[in-house]
Amino acid sequence: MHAYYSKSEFQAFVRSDAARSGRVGLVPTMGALHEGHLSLVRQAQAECDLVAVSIFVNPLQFAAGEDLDKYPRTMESDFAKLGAAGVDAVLVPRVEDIYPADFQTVVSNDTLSGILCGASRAGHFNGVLTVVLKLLNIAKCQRAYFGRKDFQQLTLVKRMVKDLDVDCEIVGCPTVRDPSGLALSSRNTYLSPAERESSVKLSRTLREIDARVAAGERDVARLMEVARPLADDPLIAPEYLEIRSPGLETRYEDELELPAVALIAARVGATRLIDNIELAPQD
Ligand SMILES: Nc1ncnc2c1ncn2[C@@H]1O[C@H](COP(=O)(O)OP(=O)(O)OP(=O)(O)O)[C@@H](O)[C@H]1O
Ligand SMILES: CC(C)(CO)[C@@H](O)C(=O)[O-]
Ligand code: BAL
Repeated sequence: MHAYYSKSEFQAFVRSDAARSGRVGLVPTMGALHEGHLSLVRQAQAECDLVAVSIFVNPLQFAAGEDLDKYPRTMESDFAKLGAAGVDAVLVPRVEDIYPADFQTVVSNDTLSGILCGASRAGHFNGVLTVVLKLLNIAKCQRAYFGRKDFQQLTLVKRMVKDLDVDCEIVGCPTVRDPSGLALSSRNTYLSPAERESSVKLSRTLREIDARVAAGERDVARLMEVARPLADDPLIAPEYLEIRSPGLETRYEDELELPAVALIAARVGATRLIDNIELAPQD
């Protein structure tokens, strides 16, 4: 595995004959790697000839007052995990390399970036889209891998690639969970033992919605009743629970149509967690 600490060295690598002779897959991350990230790597390895992982804590996607400074940075163990996984290249650029002093242009989506997580994270998704487009261009990859855990992010990235004719296939990978059902996330390391116990209620709520939909329930108000244990938990401050169409454009308020997706965000203690479940059409 080769580590590249500058954009230009990495670009020379991806333009080399070795890289150009096969399909390049990119897994963009912010580091603090866990099994969720490694599942993306494995899917990329199964489908591509060469797999690169980027580790970049993108300042542009952190709103004022968010955890940019304390975001977990675990470079040594990240490298060990990627080396053991057999990744070909790692890009770890410096902030000035990605955003030089004269940087001006950003990507924005005014339709989907203000809803759900975007409502409380001003500028977040435009920061994500901007860095993702840069990374796709830098890596010249044919495929890029994203987790379905960050469903809104995946939807926005797919939208950007379609709208801007970016020549890269975006692949959404299943959410990896711990045995309790909690979706793995780098920010889980912030949780105290009691908070971790409470955080299981997010995935439990989603599974209960899925079970009720599978049993034939279509009334959104009745489905929302399953969120009561969240509101009753003093460690949890719910932010949103919504059921939307798969492209996120339509929010179902009365009766839902399938397929759909239920999305949840809550603060557990000081830690903001998200999760979702895709509600499949019934046979
Ligand atoms: N549990 C998971 N299962 C599958 N993919 C995941 C999981 N967690 C993160 N990913 C994906 O890994 C990629 C990098 O995510 P990121 O580095 O932000 O990790 P994260 O665990 O989501 O961190 P955070 O706590 O900041 O949300 C994203 O495409 C994200 O969707
Ligand atoms: C896609 C991403 C790497 C862009 O910074 C980030 O939002 C993430 O880790 O999900
Ligand atoms: N996993 C999404 C990155 C973020 O929360 O900033």
